[in-house]
Amino acid sequence: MKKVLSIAGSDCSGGAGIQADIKTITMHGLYAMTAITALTAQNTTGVYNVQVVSPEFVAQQLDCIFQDIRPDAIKIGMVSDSNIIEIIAQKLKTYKAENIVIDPVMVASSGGSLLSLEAKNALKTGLFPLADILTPNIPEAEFLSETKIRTHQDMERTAALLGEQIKGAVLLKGGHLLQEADDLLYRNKDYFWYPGEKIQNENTHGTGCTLSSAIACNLAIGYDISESVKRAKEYVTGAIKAQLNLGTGSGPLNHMYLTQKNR
Ligand SMILES: Nc1ncnc2c1ncn2[C@@H]1O[C@H](COP(=O)(O)OP(=O)(O)O)[C@@H](O)[C@H]1O
Ligand SMILES: Cc1ncc(COP(=O)(O)OP(=O)(O)O)c(N)n1
Repeated sequence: MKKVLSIAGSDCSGGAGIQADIKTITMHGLYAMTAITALTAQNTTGVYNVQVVSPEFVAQQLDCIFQDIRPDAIKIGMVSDSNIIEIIAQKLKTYKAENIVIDPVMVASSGGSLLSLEAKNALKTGLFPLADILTPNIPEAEFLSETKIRTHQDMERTAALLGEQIKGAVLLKGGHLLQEADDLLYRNKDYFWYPGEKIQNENTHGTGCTLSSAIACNLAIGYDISESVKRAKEYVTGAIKAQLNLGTGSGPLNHMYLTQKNR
């Protein structure tokens, strides 16, 4: 069985972070492992508190994982502390980790900042060079590139700008666009669009986490980057469409939709 490691924060309400990743990996039929970087007190209405795990403890989790069960792919989500970012980069290099998907989580759609400004530079210099694929949403891409994105043309310009700074590919997610949910992959100086119809569903908490861990699953299985993105987008779209109306704010996705369909 292929193994996927999620290095991310915990979302106690189960919609995003580690919890979304475990659901996604499990629904792909793969074995999920986790290294928790932070605990958040959040729900569908917002992020209320964050407790960051010490860098030493993150390092110890990674040592325990890599020295025993080697992951076939890794998804990195919320890493809000520069010391943690440095430790993760160091461990990934030491263990020669492969198939690395980095979701540069900054804010939840329900509101609340998850990334300090100081961590931005550590991410750019320490972690991004290790990524096979980076998956910013529009506000994250704007923050990283210091540009504004309004149109598809802006998306292409920004994806190229970010892509030229790293070895891996950039998937610029379009879920924050008003009319459609078109994602753009920039890879080896080429653009690939993944068109998506905008589903009328307020409950999109954890879409980014789900997409990035689904990409990691497909890379672990052996698909290339573009096919992994295609399959991951199909998975997220299905989970948004399946509607799960939990909580009073932006609720979670329905990861059970594949099993429910077969019943
Ligand atoms: N309402 C929606 N309908 C269809 N797809 C969506 C919708 N919202 C987000 N997506 C898709 O979910 C994935 C995550 O995108 P996005 O919401 O932009 O990221 P994040 O969750 O990091 O903010 C992308 O593939 C995006 O196109
Ligand atoms: C612990 C934790 N990690 C990440 C997020 C953000 O989730 P994401 O899927 O990127 O974004 P939204 O779809 O919720 O905007 C989070 N909230 N908590």
